[in-house]
Amino acid sequence: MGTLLAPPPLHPCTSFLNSPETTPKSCAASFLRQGKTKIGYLALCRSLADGNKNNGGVRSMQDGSSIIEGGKKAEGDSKVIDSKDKLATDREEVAEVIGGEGKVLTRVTHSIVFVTAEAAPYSKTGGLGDVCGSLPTALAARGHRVMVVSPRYLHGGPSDKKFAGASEVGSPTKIYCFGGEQEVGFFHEFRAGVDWIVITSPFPAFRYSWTTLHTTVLEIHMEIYLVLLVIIRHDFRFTLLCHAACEAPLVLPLGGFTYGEKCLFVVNDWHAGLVPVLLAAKYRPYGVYKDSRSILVIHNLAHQGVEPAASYNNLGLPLEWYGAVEWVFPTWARTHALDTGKAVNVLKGAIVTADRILTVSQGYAWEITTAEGGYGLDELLSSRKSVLNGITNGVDAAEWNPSLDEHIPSNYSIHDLSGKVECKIALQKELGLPIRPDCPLIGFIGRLDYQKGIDIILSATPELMEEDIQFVMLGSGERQYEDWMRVTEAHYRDKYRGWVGFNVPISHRITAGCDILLMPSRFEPCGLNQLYAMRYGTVPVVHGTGGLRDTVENFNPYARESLGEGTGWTFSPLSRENLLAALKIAIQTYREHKSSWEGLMKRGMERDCTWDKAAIKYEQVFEWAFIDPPYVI
Ligand SMILES: Nc1ncnc2c1ncn2[C@@H]1O[C@H](COP(=O)(O)OP(=O)(O)O[C@H]2O[C@H](CO)[C@@H](O)[C@H](O)[C@H]2O)[C@@H](O)[C@H]1O
Repeated sequence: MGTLLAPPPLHPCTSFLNSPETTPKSCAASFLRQGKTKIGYLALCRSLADGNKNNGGVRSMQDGSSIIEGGKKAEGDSKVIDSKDKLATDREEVAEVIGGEGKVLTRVTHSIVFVTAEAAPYSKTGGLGDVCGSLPTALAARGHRVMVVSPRYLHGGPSDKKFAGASEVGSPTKIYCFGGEQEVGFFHEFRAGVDWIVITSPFPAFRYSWTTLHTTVLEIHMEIYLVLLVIIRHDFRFTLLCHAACEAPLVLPLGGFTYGEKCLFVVNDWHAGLVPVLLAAKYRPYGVYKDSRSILVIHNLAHQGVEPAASYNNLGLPLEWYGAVEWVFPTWARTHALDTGKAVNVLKGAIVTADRILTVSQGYAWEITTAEGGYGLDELLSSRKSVLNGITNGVDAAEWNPSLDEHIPSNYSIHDLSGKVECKIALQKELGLPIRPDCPLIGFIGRLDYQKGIDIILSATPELMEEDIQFVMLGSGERQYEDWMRVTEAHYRDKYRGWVGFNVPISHRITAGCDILLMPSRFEPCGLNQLYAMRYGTVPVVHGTGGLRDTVENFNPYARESLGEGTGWTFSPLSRENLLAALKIAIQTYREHKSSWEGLMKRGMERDCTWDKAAIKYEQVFEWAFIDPPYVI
């Protein structure tokens, strides 16, 4: 499936991504022609002289644009400028640095600010954390200056140590929302070329996870519990996150320089959706951020940040901007006769005001413009088709690599698969299943909710258990499904294991040890587990929807003169019968057609799905974002 509409022409200064004629060098030259101020050059030179200690080689200019010395290529090149004595002090000298003897590759890049509710390894409850932990690093490695802003969650347990490397930066900033002045603090860690910013607030509702606060407060006093129950709403935490993220590029001296006003905000899901609205309503009317752009990345349209209309006053937006986030539920969705259905919808506001919109696969970019996949926002999204694209997520090759993975008992690769069977045996041992290397082992990893099609697994399991297979599920979520997993395990002691909880090492061991990964998602914007599975030679069986359809190629044993083609099985429409039929074919192929199976495994392992590849596509969208004027009323 192609992108939704023909892309706009390339920006001349970045067309080197596609055109051999325009080189990075000429981009740097064009920067010089634009007559940037001397102070900008001095900043550049000073930064270069710092020996590339910070920001992966990207040096911020006073006007917000950046010049880099070719990302990794420049690293360690001591000939760039090796001491402060050699600070360039005029344009010519800088031009030499930029163009000199082809030693240093430089080009104009962006100052990028990711805004997200979670970013691994600091915080992760699902795929959003993975993406916002990996994509920024990939972009920084390509030479962009990248900051990631997310909340600092504290749980009062060992996981709080993840924030230990972050130290306070700048001074606490006052933000006006929720009927008063709120104070936020910024903590900073420079890691993997990225400025990781976590924000804090004195409010317990901000600092603690729901479960921690719930337990803590219950222990304190029931009355306080009720009061805090009101203020713990997610919209408080994420409203503050968005306001703070808008201030961060202006006030935080990271590596000695602020990011400045010419930023590219990459806002992820509804939690960060207030950012483009704030840019349009609070900043641009006063001449601030008029050169910035925002890109909304939709990881999951099912969650939109809908609150009662009265909560508009909490958002810290001017009164006249109500229309941007105004949302009216259809009549059928109203709760009683007097319910007017009026609400505010943060994601809707972001869709209206973002300069561009991205989803995490091309298939999903189309699905969200349909009544079936649009969750009420399909018409609005259709009206923005000209700025809507899909880019498939990548895989963090450092974390998900069977030949290096520290969580698995035996490493393996496409050239030597022997370790995979050892992983299977170890997993069977760990789970207390009969050790049977030849028995097909099926796995599932994910949130236990409607999206993931757990109800279909549940209805198919009795028939599946009639097969000679083993089945392991790892997940947490809806209580009814967690209970079902426990009961099913008790019932099928020799065949089924249900691991209730969120456990990253186990997820690696299941991915490596299983033969088949099942993903019957009702909808799936991209899906990461099928990508991880393919990298580990575990063959996915998936519902053909969204990113699953885009990434799993259906097995065809007759293609290529019977050598076979494809990396797994996709079935559609989603039903118990189709799921069972696809799984049974997979099981039969595993048992009876060993060479076909090996082909399936190897084709999956060979797929190029690195973040680096996705990052190049993101860069293309960044350029398009800067071609059009920003959203202003
Ligand atoms: N119990 C458990 N223990 C350990 N690890 C667990 C786990 N349950 C889930 N995970 C991990 O969490 C991540 C889940 O990623 P997904 O992309 O499958 O789903 P999610 O629906 O959260 O993300 C949304 O955003 C992502 C990112 O864009 C999209 O791919 C996706 O389609 C969209 O729904 C994977 O890394 C997985 O291994």
